[in-house]
Amino acid sequence: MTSFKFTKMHGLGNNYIYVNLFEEQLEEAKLPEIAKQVANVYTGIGSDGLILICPSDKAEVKMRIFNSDGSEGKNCGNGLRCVAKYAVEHKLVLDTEFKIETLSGLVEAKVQLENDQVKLVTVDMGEPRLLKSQIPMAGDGNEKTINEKMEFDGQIYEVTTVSMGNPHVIFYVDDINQAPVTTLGPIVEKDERFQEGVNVEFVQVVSEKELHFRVWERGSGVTQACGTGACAAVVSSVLNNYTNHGEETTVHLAGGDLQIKWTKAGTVLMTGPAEVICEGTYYLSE
Ligand SMILES: N[C@H](CCC[C@H](N)C(=O)O)C(=O)O
Repeated sequence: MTSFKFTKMHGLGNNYIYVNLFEEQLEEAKLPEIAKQVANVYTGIGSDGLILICPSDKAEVKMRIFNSDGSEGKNCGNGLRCVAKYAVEHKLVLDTEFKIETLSGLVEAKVQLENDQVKLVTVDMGEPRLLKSQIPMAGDGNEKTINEKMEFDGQIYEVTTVSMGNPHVIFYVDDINQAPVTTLGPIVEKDERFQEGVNVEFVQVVSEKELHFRVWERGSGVTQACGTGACAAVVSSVLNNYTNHGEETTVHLAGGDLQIKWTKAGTVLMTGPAEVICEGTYYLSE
């Protein structure tokens, strides 16, 4: 019977099972199956997926993220804040500012401490990628997709696509509470024009400083929050002249708020909470 220690953490309700690979060992070939198992709320622990906190030769720590369907993502904003919290509180890093390696590159995390506890984390998520070839998606790879007509399920929508190291497509709606998250979301997620699938975001513009946001995540479905998605939504809103470049936007997600700024320097800063839910030992079923 294989078992391993885990910590369940969440960022605005986007919750994952975290395993510290500085101390535990998991078989590489079994990682997708382990992610599916621990995510299962009936026979596992219940989560949006699995996140591994790994040694790195490029940064203080490396994050790998697996969605609840077992697919490996290339970035995870809420996950990065929780990894930063874990790394500081378990003394994997000794600074309050440090780099984290992801499959889509290095990011810079900065934690805010209160009595040795990490409450808020700011992550510089790097520059958004806007070309179709970088999303990736079909079409002219040197072009961007900003407010472009695309047909899904027999209807024409105007969409914008942004990669934060993982792919996002943003739909603007008049009322976030009427957004077709569970009907249109799964159709778009698997649309063949997105070669690697896509995370699907619905955004209602409240003002030039506020957005309402809901998400159907690639590989996990509806989640309470998506950090990379919220960053993509802010970039998209600047590109569509709904919000201002270089100014902070409050993104209201189902699980709470993120403060996000697409800086004039070009990178996207995301600030939000990270919380520990529980710790334990998981017994893998064969
Ligand atoms: N479903 C995403 C990974 C998790 C991203 C999200 N939970 C976040 O906080 O950024 C993908 O496959 O690209």
